[in-house]
Amino acid sequence: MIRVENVSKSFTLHNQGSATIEVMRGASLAVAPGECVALTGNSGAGKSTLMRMIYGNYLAASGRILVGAVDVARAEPREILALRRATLGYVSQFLRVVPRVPTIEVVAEPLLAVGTPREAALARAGGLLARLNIPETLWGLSPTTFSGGEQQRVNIARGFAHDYPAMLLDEPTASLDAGNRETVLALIEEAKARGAAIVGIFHDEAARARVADREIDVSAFTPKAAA
Ligand SMILES: Nc1ncnc2c1ncn2[C@@H]1O[C@H](COP(=O)(O)OP(=O)(O)OP(=O)(O)O)[C@@H](O)[C@H]1O
Repeated sequence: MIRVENVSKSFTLHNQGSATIEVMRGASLAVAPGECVALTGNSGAGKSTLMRMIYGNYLAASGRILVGAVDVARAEPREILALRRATLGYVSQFLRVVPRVPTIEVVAEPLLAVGTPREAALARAGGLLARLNIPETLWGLSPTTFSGGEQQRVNIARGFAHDYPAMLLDEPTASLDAGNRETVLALIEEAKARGAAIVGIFHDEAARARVADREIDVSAFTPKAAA
């Protein structure tokens, strides 16, 4: 479902005389439906960079990044947006809060975007918010004023609202209490069980051991000259 083939990446530092640093070379991995692959490697090895390339935020210098039938490394922006709407989900630790939109709508939005009837979308959103211990009294309010932890849980609810066939998880359990961490791990297991292909970064080792089927150390893709 997700296939990275021989991908390389360089950054041009425009504020430093346009110096170019190569941060990745020959990156390859494949994730099947129902499988979770954890990216590992020291800080700076390139875990986030690889994840951002799969999501299409960073452009790969060469190679192919297939998500389903779409090559993200070559796709038009509108194809990437369509891919993100229906196929490729991304759960980061941080919610990008849209002002004045109630929490329940923030969570239901990805479902409405793929044509789920409003009532079903709101029911699913409410179910996720309840599982993640966001009190119902808050559902009608914008999450702008929520605590950091509440915003993170709203973000996770939103990220798991639609059943994406492919998902990217960037530290989904970071800074959660034990109960909510357990819920997130269960959501990941449920996503795998319904056939989602998942790539994740988990600094939480116990979480990684529980949900990841395989680990890929991205430092294997660090060009030797830059290491
Ligand atoms: N936008 C950017 N511009 C320049 N260099 C970048 C950029 N993004 C990442 N890098 C460089 O690419 C390398 C890999 O960084 P990346 O953030 O992917 O590592 P990581 O493995 O996710 O680290 P961490 O575990 O600390 O989050 C680093 O040397 C970093 O400085």
